[in-house]
Amino acid sequence: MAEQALIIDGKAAAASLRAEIGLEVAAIKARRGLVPGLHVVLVGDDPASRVYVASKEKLAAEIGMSSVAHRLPAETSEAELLAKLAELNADDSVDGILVQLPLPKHIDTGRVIDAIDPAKDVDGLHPINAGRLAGGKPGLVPCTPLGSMLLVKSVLPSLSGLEAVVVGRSELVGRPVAQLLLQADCTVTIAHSRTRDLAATCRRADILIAAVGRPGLVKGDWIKPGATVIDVGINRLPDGKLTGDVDFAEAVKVAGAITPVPGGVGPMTIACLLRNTLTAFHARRG
Ligand SMILES: NC(=O)C1=CN([C@@H]2O[C@H](COP(=O)(O)OP(=O)(O)OC[C@H]3O[C@@H](n4cnc5c(N)ncnc54)[C@H](OP(=O)(O)O)[C@@H]3O)[C@@H](O)[C@H]2O)C=CC1
Ligand SMILES: Nc1nc(=O)c2c([nH]1)NC[C@@H]1CN(c3ccc(C(=O)N[C@@H](CCC(=O)O)C(=O)O)cc3)C=[N+]21
Repeated sequence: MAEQALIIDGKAAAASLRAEIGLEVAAIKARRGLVPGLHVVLVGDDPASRVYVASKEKLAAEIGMSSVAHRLPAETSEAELLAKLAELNADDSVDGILVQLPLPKHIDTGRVIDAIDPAKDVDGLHPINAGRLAGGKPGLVPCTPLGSMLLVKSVLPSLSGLEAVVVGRSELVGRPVAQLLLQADCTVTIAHSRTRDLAATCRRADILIAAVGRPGLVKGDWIKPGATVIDVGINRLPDGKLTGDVDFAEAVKVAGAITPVPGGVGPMTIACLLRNTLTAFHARRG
């Protein structure tokens, strides 16, 4: 039988992370009678977003965290959304605020993110938090990058000096995960749609992070034998199945370790959102 990569179990890692957070939530409740609160704002009814919001609510409830979804109609104006955020910013019982992206086209996403109190910005997207991350200072870090790093560290004892390649440069995933890899002393390359020889660039990677949104873009022969491959992509195929940005069947024969889709980074993202809510609770309420 041919050798096969270790398949990183993100579902199990996320479950144990949530269990840990649950113990902390229970302790806060017992000692102080307080319940950390996560508020998710969803504008319109994108079916995929609806699924994530429902999943976040269920998992928050499981660990005893309060979770409130604010479902606003698709025609909500930017001013109305900003007013909702001002209300959540002012409410002391609100520890974390997440505005589900993408927003309807008539709303300026940047203006909305800027309006979230950086101390409650559990998505880590506010320029204050992005700036802190870029400066290597403590702040709220985006959930998917945080979850990706936990999975990398679960298989690699030390990241220092390793070549890391991130494909994708979004504010939500590519840029922040590159910052975290740099903080861990990797030599970091960020590739994107204008990268000249993507295959050769990827082949340099000891750690390859794919965050593109193109099913099966990364081929088996783009992967350095033994590399750790983190597939962030979540793409829905015409048959309804989910698939990543990496050609898993090929990659699993070359990589040293690889995350599956589903069951990889996705569940870690939600667990890290709960973790960030607790981090925000402690920073603001002690
Ligand atoms: N697992 C999880 O929890 C999460 C998963 N996702 C998934 O991750 C993926 C990426 O999300 P996100 O970062 O928000 O996506 P964006 O669309 O914001 O960014 C995609 C990036 O990929 C680059 N890109 C596009 N096509 C190519 C190509 N052919 N070759 C090289 N680079 C390319 C783009 O380059 P350029 O900048 O030049 O346009 C861009 O930087 C999606 O599948 C999304 O669903 C997202 C969030 C959470
Ligand atoms: N402000 C904002 N922050 C986000 O973090 C954000 C967002 N908007 N918009 C959409 C993307 C996407 N995203 C996912 C999170 C978890 C799973 C997840 O848990 N996926 C499961 C499968 C779920 C299923 O089967 O449908 C898995 O990969 O195993 C997927 C996708 C967060 N995002």
